[in-house]
Amino acid sequence: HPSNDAQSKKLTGKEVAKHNSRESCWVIIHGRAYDVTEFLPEHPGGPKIILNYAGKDATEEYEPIHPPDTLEKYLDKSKHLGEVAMDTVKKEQKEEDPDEEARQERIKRMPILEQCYNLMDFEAVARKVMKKTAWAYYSSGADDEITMRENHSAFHKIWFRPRILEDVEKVDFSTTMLGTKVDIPFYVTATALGKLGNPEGEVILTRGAKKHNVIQMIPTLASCSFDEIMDAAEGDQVQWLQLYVNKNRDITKRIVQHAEKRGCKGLFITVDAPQLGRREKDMRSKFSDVGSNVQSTGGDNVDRSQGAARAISSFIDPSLSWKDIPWFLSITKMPILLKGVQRVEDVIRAIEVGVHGVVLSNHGGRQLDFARSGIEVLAEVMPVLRERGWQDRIEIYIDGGVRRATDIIKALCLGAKGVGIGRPFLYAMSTYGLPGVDRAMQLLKDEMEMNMRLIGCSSVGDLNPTLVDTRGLSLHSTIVPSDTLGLSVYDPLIGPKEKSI
Ligand SMILES: Cc1cc2c(cc1C)[n+](S(=O)(=O)[O-])c1c(=O)[nH]c(=O)nc-1n2C[C@H](O)[C@H](O)[C@H](O)COP(=O)(O)O
Repeated sequence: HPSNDAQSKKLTGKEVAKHNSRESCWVIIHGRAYDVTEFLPEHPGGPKIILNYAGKDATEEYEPIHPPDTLEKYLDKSKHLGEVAMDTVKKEQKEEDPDEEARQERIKRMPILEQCYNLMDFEAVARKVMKKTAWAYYSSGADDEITMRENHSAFHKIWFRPRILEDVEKVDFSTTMLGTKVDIPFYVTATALGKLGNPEGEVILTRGAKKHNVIQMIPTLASCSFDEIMDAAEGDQVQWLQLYVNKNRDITKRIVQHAEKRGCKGLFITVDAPQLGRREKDMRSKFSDVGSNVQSTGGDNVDRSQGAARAISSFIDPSLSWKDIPWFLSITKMPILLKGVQRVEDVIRAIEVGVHGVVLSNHGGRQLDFARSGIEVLAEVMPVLRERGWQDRIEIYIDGGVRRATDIIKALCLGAKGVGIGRPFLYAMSTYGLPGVDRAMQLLKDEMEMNMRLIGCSSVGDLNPTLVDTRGLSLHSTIVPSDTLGLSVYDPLIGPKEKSI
């Protein structure tokens, strides 16, 4: 390693370039050199993706996947070699990314933002303009994607029983979530790797959430660092933390207590992903960025087609269980909610163990295929809680497939406090940036105002189970009204069409 005085002197590109093998592997990130030789076998994305950049500047590939403070956090200081005189670094001939160039072209041919009239329109545009790997990652569900589609079609099995002759001149659909007043009962849920869709990443969602006074749930696997996302918040803007529990509980404790110190107002522990699901579109797109590899098996001959998800999630602890909850309650004062609860027995257990809420969710259909939709589980849970007089003991949220304000209203009629929305805001961000997220949220507010009036309610407090007919909800083979919009954007298979199976 360069001696200390060498560290004060800038390293040259030539010096770094000499360390371009498995035996001695240095990379440049943001103008600083790092010795990652010993880290190679531990890298979640496998050694090969790093070796592609051994002795070179890896910043561009590194950016979309890693929060900026990753090296600070996870690479021993002794491996931080110092600054590199970037004018001495041979510019990597960045072959034009045909995807990217074509993407820019496609965006120019897309409808203008004002022609997006609903959340599905953003998905239709995203499907046409996003980079393959990004679209594959965001749009994929597990296995045959039955649950991913069920999440959306489940809402089509619920019908309204609207009231009439109610004074709905003034409609107020604001509410509170974990004590925070919000304009409309949805929050931006945690979705990983925001920079795959937009180079600015999750901070765009932060700004959109601020503009519409809704809450953002910050993902553990965000592209932006946690602090970047917190710093992007303004004034008293409220954010929550979504937590994947690390096998190393010290890391988890540090993340949780840092989040609390930074002012996070809720901790959502993801409990439906002891292992990330098999998202074949993601795999098929041969995610080529960092992380396209299962990492626990190490070695080079590992199947690289595991896509982004598998690659970035090796740290998640599959041994997490109910017995860990008291420890979480002891390390933070933030309200703790379990995200990914899928049956009433576990809601009862969550109440008994003392958490403050649950999100009835199947992870957007990205985990266990044939898991039921959040709205169907909600319809199972609330009558049982009401029977016990427990309906107000905790706050209950659902997510998955919410694309219309009528979906939000159905969830609230059945007893949810609010809903999480994922993909639509990713697609809005990945196509039109912040203006897209802003418009998507405004469209939901406009729909909400209209539909509250049409159902005969002037506030969320008026919404109740008598306003919906859920008899068709548990029939999974029932005919639902043909979902033209949803079907028109659904992408059954990603990959070179001409070569697809
Ligand atoms: C679309 C999407 C969802 C992810 C997501 C990434 C994407 C691209 N990721 S994942 O990489 O691990 O699967 C997360 C995540 O980091 N943590 C989590 O709790 N939920 C994750 N979810 C699930 C998300 O929080 C909601 O449960 C789901 O998105 C709701 O469904 P809709 O997308 O249909 O609104």
